[in-house]
Amino acid sequence: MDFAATSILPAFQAMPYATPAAVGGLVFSVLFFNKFISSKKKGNSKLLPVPVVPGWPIIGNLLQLKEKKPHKTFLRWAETYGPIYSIKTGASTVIVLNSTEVAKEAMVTRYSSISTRKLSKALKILTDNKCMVATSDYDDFHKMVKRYILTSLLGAGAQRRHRGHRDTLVENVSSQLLDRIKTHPQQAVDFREIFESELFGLSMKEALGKDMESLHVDELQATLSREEVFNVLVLDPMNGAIDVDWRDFFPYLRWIPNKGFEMKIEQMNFRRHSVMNALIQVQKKRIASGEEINCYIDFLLSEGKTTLTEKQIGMLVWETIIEASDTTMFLSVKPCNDSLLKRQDRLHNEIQNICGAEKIKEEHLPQLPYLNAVFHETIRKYSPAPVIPLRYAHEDTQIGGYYIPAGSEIAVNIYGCNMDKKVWENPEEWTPERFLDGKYDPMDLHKTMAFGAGKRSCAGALQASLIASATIGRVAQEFEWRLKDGEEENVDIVGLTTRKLQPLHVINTCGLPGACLCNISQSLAYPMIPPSDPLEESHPLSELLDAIEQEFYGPKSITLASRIIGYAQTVDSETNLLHNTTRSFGM
Ligand code: HEM
Repeated sequence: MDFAATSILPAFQAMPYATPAAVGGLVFSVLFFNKFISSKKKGNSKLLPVPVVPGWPIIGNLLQLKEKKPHKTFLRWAETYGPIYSIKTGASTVIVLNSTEVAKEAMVTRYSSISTRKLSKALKILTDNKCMVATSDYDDFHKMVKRYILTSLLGAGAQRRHRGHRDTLVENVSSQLLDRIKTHPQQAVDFREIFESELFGLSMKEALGKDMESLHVDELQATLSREEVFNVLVLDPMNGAIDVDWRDFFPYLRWIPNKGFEMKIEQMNFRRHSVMNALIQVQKKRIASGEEINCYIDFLLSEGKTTLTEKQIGMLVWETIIEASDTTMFLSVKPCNDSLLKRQDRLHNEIQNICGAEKIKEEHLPQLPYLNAVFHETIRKYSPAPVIPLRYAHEDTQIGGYYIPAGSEIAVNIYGCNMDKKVWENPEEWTPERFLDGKYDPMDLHKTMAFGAGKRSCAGALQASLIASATIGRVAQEFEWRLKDGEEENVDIVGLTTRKLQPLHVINTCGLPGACLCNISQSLAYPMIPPSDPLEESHPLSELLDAIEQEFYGPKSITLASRIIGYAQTVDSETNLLHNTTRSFGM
């Protein structure tokens, strides 16, 4: 996620379970609350009120939002009530925005009236009461920490300095996929698993200068493995963010205890703080020993020493870990997209034309319009943050010509904007070609609403786009993806971000120097995958040998290559497996 960027979803999924004793109080409180609200509305603007989606007394529309995909429900309602309407989630009125036009009006033109965030109880605890760039209100703190994060980490200059980490990530993803094919040729590859671990590694290096194997945490009196640290810093808080205290919907019932929930979130918070403290102490020792690294913690400890407390520094560092580790994970839905499976040849060919035998690099990206279109079409259709975390109108305002009273919560349905039929032709279809019609500036990161808009638009958009595009490119260059027979495209929301449900099968079709030999042996070892390209009859094997010798390996490798190809020839007569080798050389 952006921690902030996806946390609204679960709030709509939770239904309150009130005790009978609470119900009497609830009815009384609701009557009182409604009276209070209606008296506040009197005498206000002459603008029309927004259309209302009918719901139930007291709970409002909560029941209708119980299903897993509120962003889809919102879009359905937009067909009846228009791009802007209001719903009730218990005691709160939420204005839902479903088109780019009204969303941009709220996020840009009317921003000064709705620049505060409305956080659930769990998020208040987990964000140390908004102590993050993404969850803070628009104030001096926000401006300062946004400047810090851009200068040190996410701005264009900082991204240039962190280039090495991204290159390592792409390289590692590729070699791990190759390893998997080698060691488990018959098994589907779970791309997410590999990518998740690499993203976590990248986030640790950017945030703290180093990745780690394990960590001793004094406050927990335990040594945690890397995986346990990942759980405490990323997975647990994400699950915590979707844990809903039903009192969020009925603030006037806050007097009813919900101890189980509070303890669970507090414990999660304690563990997170303990791990962050331990990580920071390790880095402080490193700095004291004279070893400085270009990373966020070093920057904050120096630049923020008079402006930030140690706890705030810990929160800000943690923010980048969770944001970098999660949102870009949307990429793991990409290869399962059935349409991409059908289009991977086009992508592969574009990359081959530009990169030839070279491995794709970030420098190639501006010359690869189709890859760029694939990236934007993927975040359009599978927006990692389908609904932006709630904003709050702190004064009366208007959107789309409707009156928005102070106190309304504002939900921007990014999914709704990106699926708006007035803007996108056949929005349900995954069609990267839509971005190639000359209407779009290739360098524009905001072709869709996926990164938000205005002052609070995503600070990590550049990093996300570089990592995702380079990884998609590399994976398309080296591998061919397909779903196991009988499996269908199935992308669903699990937890906070869009996630693919079935792992994919991968075949290596690498056109890259370093992988060619192992590619050939993998082809041999991967009998369940049928050949991808028919071997042209005229294609002489000696050309393969020449290619290996001249381009990649030098004369010494010939012996090995000849042996492999000789073996391949033998096997070929029975199984046709040699066909897979042709694309290894981009022929
Ligand atoms: C494809 C990946 C990503 C998507 C789709 C995405 C989307 C978003 C969205 C929708 C917002 C909220 C905008 C708003 O509230 O109006 C946001 C904010 C933010 N994102 Fe991302 N994000 C992605 C990746 C990242 C990464 C990798 C980082 C950092 C490492 C990051 C850091 C941030 C920050 C710091 C903010 C808050 C900006 C502010 O409030 O001024 N994002 N993102």
